[in-house]
Amino acid sequence: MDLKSKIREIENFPKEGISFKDITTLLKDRNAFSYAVNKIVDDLKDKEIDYVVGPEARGFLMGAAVAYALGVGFIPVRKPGKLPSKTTRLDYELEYGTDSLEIHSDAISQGDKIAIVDDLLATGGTVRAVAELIESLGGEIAAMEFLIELEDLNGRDKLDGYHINSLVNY
Ligand SMILES: O=P(O)(O)OC[C@H]1O[C@H](OP(=O)(O)OP(=O)(O)O)[C@H](O)[C@@H]1O
Ligand SMILES: Nc1ncnc2[nH]cnc12
Repeated sequence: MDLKSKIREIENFPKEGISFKDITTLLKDRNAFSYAVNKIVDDLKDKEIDYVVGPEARGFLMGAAVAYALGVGFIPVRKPGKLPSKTTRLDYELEYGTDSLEIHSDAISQGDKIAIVDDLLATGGTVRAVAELIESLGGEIAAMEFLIELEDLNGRDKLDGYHINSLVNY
């Protein structure tokens, strides 16, 4: 399956100079969507994952599907002010701006084995923030899984020591 051919590239969105990787075209294609989810599940099968964590918003799309297919629960990480119970918060940098993320403080217990799933690895700022949130609650990051990796942005350099898997590289 040529997953790259299912991803639409939009130049200069949302800002001049950004080549936006639009996964809506892949998600709409049932064969491509299930192939991508199953590839990530294959990489996670032997890792005894307790939960998948996915960051808003596109991380929900891939993360919840992977969690369901793997047979584990899903934990959302959200932008500030969206989660209703007590939260733990962290600030982080994006390829195009800065943002903050929150997780429910009681969502993870000491020693839980976590797979972080997101649609895309760019600078690595988001996934590093998500990893820090999880680890601050006692969780262990068993894997970081991405549909897309933008290699020129060197996100992996920020993520030393973690198992990282991506399906489509630019
Ligand atoms: O590696 P990084 O440089 O941190 O970039 C990757 C992140 O950026 C995008 O999310 P975005 O914050 O645009 O939010 P969205 O999913 O709500 O569109 C993408 O879905 C990743 O989560
Ligand atoms: N180039 C890009 N395309 C889609 N999502 C992104 N998130 C960060 N950089 C991105």
